[in-house]
Amino acid sequence: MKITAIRFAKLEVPLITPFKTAMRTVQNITDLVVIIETDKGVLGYGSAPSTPIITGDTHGSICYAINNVIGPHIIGMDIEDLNAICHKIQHAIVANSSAKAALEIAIYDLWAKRFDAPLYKMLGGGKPILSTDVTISVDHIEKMLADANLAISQGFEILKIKIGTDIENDIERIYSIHQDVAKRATLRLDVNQGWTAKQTVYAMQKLENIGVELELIEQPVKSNDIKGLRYISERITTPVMADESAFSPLQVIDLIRSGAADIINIKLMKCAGLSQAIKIADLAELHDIPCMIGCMLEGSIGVAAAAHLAAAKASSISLIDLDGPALGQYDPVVGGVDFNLSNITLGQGAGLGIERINDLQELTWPF
Ligand SMILES: C[C@H](N)C(=O)N[C@@H](CCC(=O)O)C(=O)O
Ligand SMILES: [Mg+2]
Repeated sequence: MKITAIRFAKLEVPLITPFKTAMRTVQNITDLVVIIETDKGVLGYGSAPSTPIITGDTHGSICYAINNVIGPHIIGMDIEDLNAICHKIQHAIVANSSAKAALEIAIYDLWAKRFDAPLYKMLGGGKPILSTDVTISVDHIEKMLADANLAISQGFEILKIKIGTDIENDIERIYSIHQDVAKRATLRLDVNQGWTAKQTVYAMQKLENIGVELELIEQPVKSNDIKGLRYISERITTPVMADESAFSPLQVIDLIRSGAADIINIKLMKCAGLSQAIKIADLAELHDIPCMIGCMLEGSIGVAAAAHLAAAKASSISLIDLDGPALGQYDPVVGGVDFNLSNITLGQGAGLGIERINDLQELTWPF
């Protein structure tokens, strides 16, 4: 089965409630869909959101990189040559992790379809059922408490609390949410780079000393502040997870060797796709470092690929933050992975199992 063409489309889904972090506020899930055509008429689907302040990638840059730079290297290749195709994708251009991730998702979808098996089985098998946390956006305390209680009433057992806008307000937010819901849910924090290392130690020691128990604290400091992450890890008892500091497998090796993080958040859009995510999961497992599988604010094509990976790499990926599709008002993707609040169920269709995508807006590049 040979790759013959690559085309693009846009998929937009309004959110149930605005998604707010220390870095950005978003109202819709907007994905660029990458569709790979083959000589057998089989299609492969991938997708990527635009996250310039996290990855540096926009939908324009993703289309350019795929259409003008990476695509010509893989057109004509046989889908059975998975490793050779991924090698071309990874080495055709530096950076551009979202473009590489979207392409690799579509390639792995086709590869599993070629062997008529669900992707997670091609990646080694596993349990096709996962449970995700849910994001509680940063907001005023009453709104965060209401959102946390609603999420618990919907069956979510783990809440990912977004903070990082103002240190004293953040301490108040964490304390109030902990007081209200800690007996009913596990709490994770995500600061999205909003604090300094000293502020983090101050806030966390204060919270730890008054008995606030948190599962982990994610990316408290700027992405390039590896010394800061280490400074924090040495001074607090709550485990520290690297997110925006952990893009590539090489960065993860450095983080682990320098003792800067206790947990690694793997996202396909950061690490440049499934081939690299597998490397990170394997090398973290070798070092006894647990991983989270995360997602951007993105929809169910890209997140389905992450779910298949998590199912197959359960020995390394023990924490799941794949709530993107559940935050949307509906899922336009029919077939494949079912995202129902905290419950993620992988289908048994070949590849990602996608049968149809509603509301797809075809794009012609350049647009
Ligand atoms: C959606 C997921 N729960 C999440 O919080 N992901 C990111 C932020 C994604 C974005 O801004 O698009 C994270 O920082 O973990
Ligand atoms: Mg994060």
